[in-house]
Amino acid sequence: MIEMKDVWKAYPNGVMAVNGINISIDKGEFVYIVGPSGAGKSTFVKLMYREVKPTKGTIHFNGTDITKLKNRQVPKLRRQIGVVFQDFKLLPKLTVYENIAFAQEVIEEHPRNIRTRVMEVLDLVKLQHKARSFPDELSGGEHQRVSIARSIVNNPSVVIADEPTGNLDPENAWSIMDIFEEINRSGTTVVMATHNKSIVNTMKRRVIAIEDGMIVRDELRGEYGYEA
Ligand SMILES: Nc1ncnc2c1ncn2[C@@H]1O[C@H](COP(=O)(O)OP(=O)(O)OP(=O)(O)O)[C@@H](O)[C@H]1O
Repeated sequence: MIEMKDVWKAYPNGVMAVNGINISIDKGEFVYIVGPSGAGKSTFVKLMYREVKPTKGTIHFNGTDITKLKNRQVPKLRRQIGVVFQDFKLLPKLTVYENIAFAQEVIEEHPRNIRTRVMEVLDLVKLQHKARSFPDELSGGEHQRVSIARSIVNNPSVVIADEPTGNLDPENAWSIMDIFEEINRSGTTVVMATHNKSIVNTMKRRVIAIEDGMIVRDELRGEYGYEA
């Protein structure tokens, strides 16, 4: 489903963030991306959803070479990808319900279906009772659960999460992981860049380790492998 061939990324300031990566991620996989700070993890995941364009190489997403997409074709790609960040990025003036419904309106979902689907994803993250709350009325963990609900509302084939538990205490981090596990069980691919050693070591999923922009380890039931 995601295939990178000989992918390089040099930023305009000359930093080589990704140096010749070859990788294939199949439908339904759960993959952790680990590595030291500045190793290139964020750049690697940004390449997958065309937030960053490679300097060289090809990246196929469900059969399409996304490096060749015109900018106007990028929204269509993004509909197939849910993205979750460390710092939530909810719209502060919209309620929880509206933040999620907005993602459905953007893809012109029929208004009749929106309410059902929004309540469905709020149920998955156990926040139906917060539908009318505003982001600043939520705890950090609740905030992140809403962002996850928003990321899956359009039924993406993959969810890409960049350090989604970074701002959360261990208890909230684990409840977020339960939600990602549930999302993955329903067949959605999950790719997660993380520094959370205990989560990676407990879950025993595929682990791709990146150092200096290169893949140094790729194990099916891997470990974090660094000091926390
Ligand atoms: N927009 C940018 N312009 C220039 N250099 C950048 C840019 N984004 C990242 N870099 C550099 O590219 C390298 C890889 O950064 P990246 O954010 O991908 O690493 P990371 O592994 O995600 O780090 P962290 O774990 O600290 O989030 C670093 O040297 C960083 O300073």
